[in-house]
Amino acid sequence: QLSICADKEQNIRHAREAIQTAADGGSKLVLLPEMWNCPYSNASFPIYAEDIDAGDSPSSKMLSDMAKSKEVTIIGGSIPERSGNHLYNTCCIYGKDGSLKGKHRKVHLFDIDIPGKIQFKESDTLTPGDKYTVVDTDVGRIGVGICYDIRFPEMAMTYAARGVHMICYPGAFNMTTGPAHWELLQKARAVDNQLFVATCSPARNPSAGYVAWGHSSVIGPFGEILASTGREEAIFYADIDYAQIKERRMNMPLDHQRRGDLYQLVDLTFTT
Ligand SMILES: NC(=O)CC(=O)C(=O)O
Repeated sequence: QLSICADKEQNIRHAREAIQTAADGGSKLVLLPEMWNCPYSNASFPIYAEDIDAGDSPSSKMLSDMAKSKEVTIIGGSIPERSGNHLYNTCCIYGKDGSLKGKHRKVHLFDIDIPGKIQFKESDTLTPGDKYTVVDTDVGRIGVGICYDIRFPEMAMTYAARGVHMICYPGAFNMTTGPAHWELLQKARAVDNQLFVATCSPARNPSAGYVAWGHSSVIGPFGEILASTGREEAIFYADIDYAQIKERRMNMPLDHQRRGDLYQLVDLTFTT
C-alpha cells in the first residue's frame, strides 16, 4: 500500500524498493496499488500515460526487471496506458522470469456522482477494456480486476468458472465508498465464489485531490480476513493455502447447488 506523489520517477523508485523489500521478506507474489505511478485524476492520466506495447514504459520495465531479478510474480497494480489514441487503466502481470504474462485493462470505468460527496468520471479520459484477464503463474491461476471491477459479481463468477484461485484487485476506493463498501465487496466476491481475494490501494494522502481509503486486504474463501492494513503506507504479507478452496467447496457445495434452471445471465438490467 504505497504512498504516491506527483513525481513519476520517485513513484517508480519507491515501488521498486517496496517490491525488493516484499521479495526479501519472502513474498512469492507481490500486488501493487491502482495508479501507482501518478495521482489519481483525469488531469494526470494523459500526462503520466506510457505506451506499454511500444516498449516505451519505464514503469513496466521496472516491474519486469524486478520480477526477474527477485524471481517473484508481480501483479503490477495499474498505470495509465497509452495505446494509439486511447488511454486505459492497465494492470501488467509479470512472471518470475520477467515476462509479461497478461495485461488487464479496467473493464468497468468509475463513473459515479454521489451529490455532495464524490463525483468522478473516468470515461472523460479513459477507454474501457473489453476482456477479462486470467493468468497462470507459479503461484496459481490469478484473475485480475481493477477497483470498480470489484462491484460486478458476474466478472468474479466468470473467473471462478475458469478455475481462478485468487482474484487480485488493485483499487483506490475513496472516503465515501471506502468505509461503506470496500471490505464488504472483497468479502462478498470471496464468499460468493469460494476463492481468495487480494486488494491493494494507495496509502491515504489527505491533501490529495482524490483521497484513497487504503485498507488493502487479503480475504480467504470463507470470508475471513487473512491480512489487512489501515490507511498508512504499508507492506504486509499473507500465507495463502489454496487447499482451502477445495475444502470450503466441499463443506458448502454451492457450485452443485446452483439453480441454473431458475436464473440465467440474459438481461440483468435493474428495473426501476
Ligand atoms: N475508484 C474506483 O474505481 C472505484 C471506487 O472508488 C468505488 O467503486 O467506489
